[in-house]
Amino acid sequence: MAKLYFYYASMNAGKSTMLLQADFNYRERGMNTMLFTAAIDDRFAYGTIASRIGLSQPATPFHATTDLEACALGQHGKTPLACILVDEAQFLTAEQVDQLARLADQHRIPVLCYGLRTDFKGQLFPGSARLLALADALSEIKSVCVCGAKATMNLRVDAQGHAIAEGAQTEIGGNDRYVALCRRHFCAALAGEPVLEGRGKPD
Ligand SMILES: Nc1ncnc2c1ncn2[C@@H]1O[C@H](COP(=O)(O)OP(=O)(O)O)[C@@H](O)[C@H]1O
Ligand SMILES: Cc1cn([C@H]2C[C@H](O)[C@@H](COP(=O)(O)O)O2)c(=O)[nH]c1=O
Ligand SMILES: [Zn+2]
Repeated sequence: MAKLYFYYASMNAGKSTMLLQADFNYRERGMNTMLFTAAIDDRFAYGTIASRIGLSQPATPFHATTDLEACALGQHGKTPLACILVDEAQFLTAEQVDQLARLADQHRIPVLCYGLRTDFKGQLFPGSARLLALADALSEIKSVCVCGAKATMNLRVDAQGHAIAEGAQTEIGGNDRYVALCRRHFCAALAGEPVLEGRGKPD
């Protein structure tokens, strides 16, 4: 029975790394996989899934209008897919998550999605919300706040490291633009407390 999986975490937690490790495990055993990533997130390169530790693989870029089901079935018809892996799953639309669920349910292809749960305001991304609703298995990838507690939130910061509370939900960026924090320090930073000054261990 194929399942739909959602591996979620804050930024810089190892999501892409874990996706690439899972992909390798299938390919090393001679099984075909299909990788998708958000076309908008071209920090490393367009159509590439890359981890901060240097691993990378080509991936099919998806836009909000991409029919993932048709795209995957086209490939599946040529070379049967053992698994579909999706990075930056927070950028999926709800309809695209439904497409991925049909690939698991009607075509028996396991689908592994990796992404953020919430944005810089602590609001769910639409794709993440639909995955939290539909996925058969939810797994949290752990990351660490500057205080040592588990980081679950994503603070957007300016060039001076000051918290940004307003703006568009989608803004591509890395460690220069976002800092993963625990809820307590996320809320403190948004309230103007100097949580990140020196980036040492805050109180
Ligand atoms: N120089 C390093 N040495 C060891 N591990 C590192 C190094 N740099 C980053 N990492 C690890 O890689 C993780 C980020 O991996 P990545 O797959 O890029 O995360 P995500 O996709 O969640 O943003 C960090 O949380 C850290 O554990
Ligand atoms: C919190 C937040 C993040 N993003 C963007 C920033 C990055 O491009 C990706 C996540 O990258 P990761 O290293 O794979 O975790 O999402 C955004 O657009 N809006 C946000 O609020
Ligand atoms: Zn903290």
